[in-house]
Amino acid sequence: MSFSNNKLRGEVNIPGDKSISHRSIMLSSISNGKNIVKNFLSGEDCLSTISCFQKMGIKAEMCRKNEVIIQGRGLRGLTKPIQNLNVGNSGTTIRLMMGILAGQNFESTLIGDNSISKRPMKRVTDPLRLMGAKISGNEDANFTPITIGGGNLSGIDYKMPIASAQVKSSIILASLYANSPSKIIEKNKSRNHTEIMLKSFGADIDVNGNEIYVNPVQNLYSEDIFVPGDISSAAFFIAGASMLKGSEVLIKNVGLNETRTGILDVLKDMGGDYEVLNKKYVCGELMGDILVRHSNLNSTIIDSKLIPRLIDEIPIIAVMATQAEGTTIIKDAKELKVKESNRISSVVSNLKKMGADIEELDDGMIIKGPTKLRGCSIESFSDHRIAMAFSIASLVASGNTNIDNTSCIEISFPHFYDILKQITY
Ligand SMILES: O=C(O)C1=C[C@@H](OP(=O)(O)O)[C@@H](O)[C@H](O)C1
Ligand SMILES: C=C(OP(=O)(O)O)C(=O)O
Repeated sequence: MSFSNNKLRGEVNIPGDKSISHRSIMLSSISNGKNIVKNFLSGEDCLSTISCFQKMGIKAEMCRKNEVIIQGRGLRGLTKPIQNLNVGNSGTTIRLMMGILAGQNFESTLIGDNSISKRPMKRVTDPLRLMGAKISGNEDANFTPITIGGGNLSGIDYKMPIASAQVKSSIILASLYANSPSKIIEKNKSRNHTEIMLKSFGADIDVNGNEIYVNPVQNLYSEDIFVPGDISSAAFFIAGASMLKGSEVLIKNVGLNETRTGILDVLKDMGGDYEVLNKKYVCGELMGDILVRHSNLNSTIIDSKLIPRLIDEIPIIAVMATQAEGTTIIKDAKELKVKESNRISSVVSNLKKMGADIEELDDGMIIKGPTKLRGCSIESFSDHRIAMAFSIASLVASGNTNIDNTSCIEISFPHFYDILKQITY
């Protein structure tokens, strides 16, 4: 079913993975030696990570397009920043960096933008305090500004109360600095880029199902990194091509780590038409090309086990569900409320305005389809994923759609509109 005349056709290269780009800067900075990162995502969030590490004495320069050279200073070689560390809009930067700062011998203060100041940090500050870090901040260190003084950490045996790769990664990074081994148990498996990259940097880390074992180390080696394309960015074209009649898009060199491919599993369940081609491993991460064609979609049910594997794709999956036959249920996704915006209400309010049959739940949404979407004024809530999801929805809708503040797209996907224009017919 497709109610619009637009279609997506052609071949696209999407920018590097945001999660892996952040980690490449962080691990390179605390390694011993020079690292070259290729296909780095030059989006605002990852540039915030570079800027924070530069303030702690790290030399990181963008030499060619999307290529960064970083001179690591060792696990304990960062220097006390003169200014506050500003993470901008980036939850990944603040939460992972806290793990590293917990191991340094100096005190530093973390700040961010308006959205970051509303996002909960206790999920990270609680376990880091249990390890011995000295942390203060608004509402018992739940909100920025957060001041963290590190050193003298002990290992931790920690069962995670929420499924979050940011929390897991922060504890793993702090565990490198502890005086005893750590064990972290995940509720549901979340993205494992930290574990994969740390292993290639020579860390003593082992994974057994949902359990992660980290032994402290003295040094990390330097290691050049190639960053695969971001499946969370590819998701917009995957969904667009699936919904728009006559579409066929080849998305090249996309990261296919199975902790991130929930959207492909969902699309398969919805009757989507896609193939994965040219699979290969690069720097321990699986990547390949995704060829997607239009198909008549049916509804699906998404719950707890799948959620961490597609958390950032839920806004665009919800748009796709409006074009699918039947009732789609998305549940166990309360985490969406504490992203750059409350993504449950951002999606539901905007899709309602477009004419979708959608009901808001405390932990997700119920969408009945297919419905004809109509163009209208959309609020992005300065949230990049919402701005992009509704840019794709506007291609499916009749009439004109205006989206406010689309500049937030720079957070994760520079040149999104240029690429979209190239393949829209
Ligand atoms: O570790 C990461 O790189 C990320 C983990 C996820 O957050 P949570 O850990 O809060 O689920 C995700 O939403 C975010 O975009 C990136
Ligand atoms: C939630 C996101 O990022 P972060 O938590 O790093 O701000 C995202 O990119 O959708």
